[in-house]
Amino acid sequence: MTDQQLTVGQAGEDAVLAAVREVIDPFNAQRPGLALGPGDDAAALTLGSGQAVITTDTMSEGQDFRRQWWLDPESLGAAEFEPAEEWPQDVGTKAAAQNLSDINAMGAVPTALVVSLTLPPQTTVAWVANFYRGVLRACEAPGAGRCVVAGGDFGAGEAISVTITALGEPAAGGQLLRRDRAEPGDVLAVCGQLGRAAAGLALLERPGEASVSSDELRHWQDHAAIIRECLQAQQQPQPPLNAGPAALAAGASAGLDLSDGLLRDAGRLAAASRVQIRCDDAALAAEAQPLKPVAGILGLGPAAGSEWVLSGGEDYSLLATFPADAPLPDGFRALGTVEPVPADGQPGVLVAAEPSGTGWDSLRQIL
Ligand SMILES: Nc1ncnc2c1ncn2[C@@H]1O[C@H](COP(=O)(O)OP(=O)(O)OP(=O)(O)O)[C@@H](O)[C@H]1O
Ligand SMILES: Cc1ncc(C[n+]2csc(CCOP(=O)(O)O)c2C)c(N)n1
Ligand SMILES: [Mg+2]
Repeated sequence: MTDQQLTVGQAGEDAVLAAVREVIDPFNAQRPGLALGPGDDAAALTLGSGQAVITTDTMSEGQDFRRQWWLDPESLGAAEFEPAEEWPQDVGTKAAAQNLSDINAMGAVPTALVVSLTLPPQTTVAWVANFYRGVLRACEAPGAGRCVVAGGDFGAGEAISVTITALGEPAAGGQLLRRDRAEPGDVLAVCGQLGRAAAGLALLERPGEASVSSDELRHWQDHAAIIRECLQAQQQPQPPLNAGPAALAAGASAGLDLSDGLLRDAGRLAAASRVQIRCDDAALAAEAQPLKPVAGILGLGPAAGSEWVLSGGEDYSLLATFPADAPLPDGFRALGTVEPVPADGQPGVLVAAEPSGTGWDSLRQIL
């Protein structure tokens, strides 16, 4: 057994892979579908249908998470200040979840993940093993019961970076939930949270604070439930992985997952489908209402809740459009309607509130 306290720089690739295999092999063995698992030049999967659905997403330290988020400031300065398990597990869960969410958003079922990790040499073997435990935790979610970890790659670098590629296949029926098929007259609906991950990000990134301490959580105990929900949405998201196939089964015309903010992503659906989306302002206000205490704690006005709902990213909820006569599947809430583009207009999203943010852009630099 590889010494878990060694750094990856000391242990080397073969020993790190051996430690990872101890975590993933027993998990993979319980799931059918992996004809040849990690260990050869490539893996082989047994396909149930004629189509593979494939997506990839990268998450990097400093851009998508900070290790300080998992530090209780009380423990800063202590010799062993790194939370040994939560940090790597949460990074693994989030990296897997955002890929599983994209498979779900195609109305498909995830079958395999391929995991590429760039690691600073001082990262411990224990960190890597716990990261994979987090990846597997995401695959334990309802809807991901067939997903295995088929392989990956290790590289060294200055900051931690994770790229996961997810494979899936269309759910029963063989259709895909595309973003370019919404029709005027459809209802716009969402399954999963809105604005929680952005509120969690705002809590974690409070100016001058390294993270949210257990003391603060005690101090804010009246709002502990919503605070924990927001932190969890940001640090270990749980996308509704049955929602894509359920939406298709219910007759959904189009859909995508919300990674970059409701307005931005709904705008993508509107542009792809060449329609106008009119949001129901009362429905949006109801989504923002539970976030008001979080805005209060942060010293922000009540508009912050709406801003998180409209422009906050990383909720990994499923936004879909349904014909008006189709009953919404369990967990979906109506948010608006789909209209034709006016003769003098452009595809887009209409809301009463004018948001100040424009959603998330992975490349644009804020100068
Ligand atoms: N570097 C790239 N090379 C080729 N295609 C790309 C590249 N980056 C993005 N794309 C394609 O552009 C489309 C949109 O990419 P994006 O990452 O924004 O996906 P999304 O589903 O809209 O967002 P998210 O991945 O955050 O859920 C996808 O079909 C993706 O495959
Ligand atoms: C340190 C830090 N700064 C900012 C953010 C916010 N953030 C990062 S990626 C993303 C959208 C999805 O990205 P992609 O489209 O690349 O999948 C958002 C809203 C964060 N999580 N951590
Ligand atoms: Mg997506």
